[in-house]
Amino acid sequence: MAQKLDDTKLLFRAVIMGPPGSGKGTISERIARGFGLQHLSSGDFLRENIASNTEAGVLAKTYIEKGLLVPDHVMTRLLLPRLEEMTCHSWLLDGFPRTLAQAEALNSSCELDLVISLNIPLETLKERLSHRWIHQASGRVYNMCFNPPRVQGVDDITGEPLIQQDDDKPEALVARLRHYKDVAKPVIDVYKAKGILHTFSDTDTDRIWPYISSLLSAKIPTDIADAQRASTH
Ligand SMILES: Nc1nc2c(ncn2[C@@H]2O[C@H](COP(=O)(O)OP(=O)(O)O)[C@@H](O)[C@H]2O)c(=O)[nH]1
Ligand SMILES: Nc1ncnc2c1ncn2[C@@H]1O[C@H](COP(=O)(O)OP(=O)(O)O)[C@@H](O)[C@H]1O
Repeated sequence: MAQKLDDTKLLFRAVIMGPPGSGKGTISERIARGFGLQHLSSGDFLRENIASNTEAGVLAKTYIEKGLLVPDHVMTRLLLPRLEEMTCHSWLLDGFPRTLAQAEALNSSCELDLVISLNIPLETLKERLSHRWIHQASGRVYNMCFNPPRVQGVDDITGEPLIQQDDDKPEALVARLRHYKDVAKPVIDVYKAKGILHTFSDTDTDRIWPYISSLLSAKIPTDIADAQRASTH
């Protein structure tokens, strides 16, 4: 059940999991827009820290460039304080937790209502990531085939150039995909045992989305989604 804050307000806390390229960011955007949950992406958070040269950012960069996960203690120290600031918000966590240690740390700080797991074929992931370009400052994601920018190579909103992230380049990609499976399995098992895991499998985000949307419509009452949308915009 969603955690009760007071008589009129309910909080809803969800996690979206899936390998790199599975559509977490794309689906999170749709959930944030449609249901008003605050979207928190661990990848965006790391990129912000890298761009502003924080101590954690400098350290994280050395791992990300090699296609490796950032160590658990760095991730939990970055993410958990951010969640603690959001005690009055409903949120969707994208990309955290990725390991059992992270899931345990999250579990000791809050109770989750729902976990969405995306199960996408390997060939689809490789194909998508090789076409992924982002606007670094905002984290906006494009795909040269699926959702291209209006003008080739530039961000729709700012007109600034798009870049391909180092970890989407072929040498880092294969290591990332291999590693994901090994570390995610015990996390998925924990959420399955808690009865909050919902898995979606397909090659197309647009085919998965209606199922996720109806699941969330059933779990988040309309008046709460409206209140959340109003408080985030
Ligand atoms: N062709 C295709 N590309 C997609 C689909 N869904 C997402 N993408 C693109 O695939 C890439 C990875 O998606 P993203 O949401 O960033 O995945 P994440 O790594 O799990 O956060 C991005 O360039 C998306 O625009 C889809 O159904 N088909
Ligand atoms: N929870 C996490 N634990 C460890 N490393 C992480 C975590 N989240 C993100 N990272 C690092 O940041 C990189 C980019 O993350 P993200 O933007 O979520 O992209 P993707 O889902 O495409 O891997 C990851 O490949 C990983 O190196």
